[in-house]
Amino acid sequence: MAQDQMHQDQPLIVALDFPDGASARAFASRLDPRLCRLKVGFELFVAAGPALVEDLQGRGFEIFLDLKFHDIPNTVAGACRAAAGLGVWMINVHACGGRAMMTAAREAVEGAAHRPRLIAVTVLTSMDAADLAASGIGRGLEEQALFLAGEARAAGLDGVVCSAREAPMLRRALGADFLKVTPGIRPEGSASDDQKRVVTPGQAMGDGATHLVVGRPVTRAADPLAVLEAMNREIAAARGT
Ligand SMILES: O=c1ccn([C@@H]2O[C@H](COP(=O)(O)O)[C@@H](O)[C@H]2O)c(=O)[nH]1
Repeated sequence: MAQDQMHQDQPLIVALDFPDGASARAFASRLDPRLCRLKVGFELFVAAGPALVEDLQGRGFEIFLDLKFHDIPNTVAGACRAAAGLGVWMINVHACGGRAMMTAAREAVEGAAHRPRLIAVTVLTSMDAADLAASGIGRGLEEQALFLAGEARAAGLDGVVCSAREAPMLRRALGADFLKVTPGIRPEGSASDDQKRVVTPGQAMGDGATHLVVGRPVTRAADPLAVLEAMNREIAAARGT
């Protein structure tokens, strides 16, 4: 099966939050690219770099490079251009970097041979309304997520990172095609860890999330593949497929 076809309809993204390339490679060898994409974040990218990304892609996995760029427009544009050069499936920036920064990011990837999806983080799923207020934001949590998602849309981005709790609101406001990539996914009975806005896989899909990011419930499982298969069944049931 062609790689594009294999991944087209796959909403699950497993967060590979490992301290080094060897642990990440060993874990990836227990997974199946037909069941998930992979997310490489700060910890792993700082430790293992582009070579690891290329290795995982060579094994058939599409990669979300989750480096959440947030800097002046010129610097973020350069970082996005370099990330696009790795041939990854998705990259992201922080929406609170502003519309000019997001526009520069979008322009930077537009000319890439392999244009990644470009999305923006709204309000981190580890935050609740009190955390947002304590960081000096005057808007309520949903209002802030909606505002930042609107800014991302206005800058021409493909979607946002948000909690699935905000997915119905964002679907109504910005449409079903605007990507809603949702971390904070927890199968029923799993520990929340440091996530404050958690949603089950079935609920997230039913509420309009387009992609589900899940880390520890899979990476710490005795049988990661069995957890992924169960999540895919729950997602299929929510979609009615
Ligand atoms: O708002 C956000 C943005 C990114 N993340 C990332 O997703 C995973 C979640 O991992 P879990 O182990 O399932 O909690 C992690 O890599 C975060 O950096 C997020 O959680 N929330």
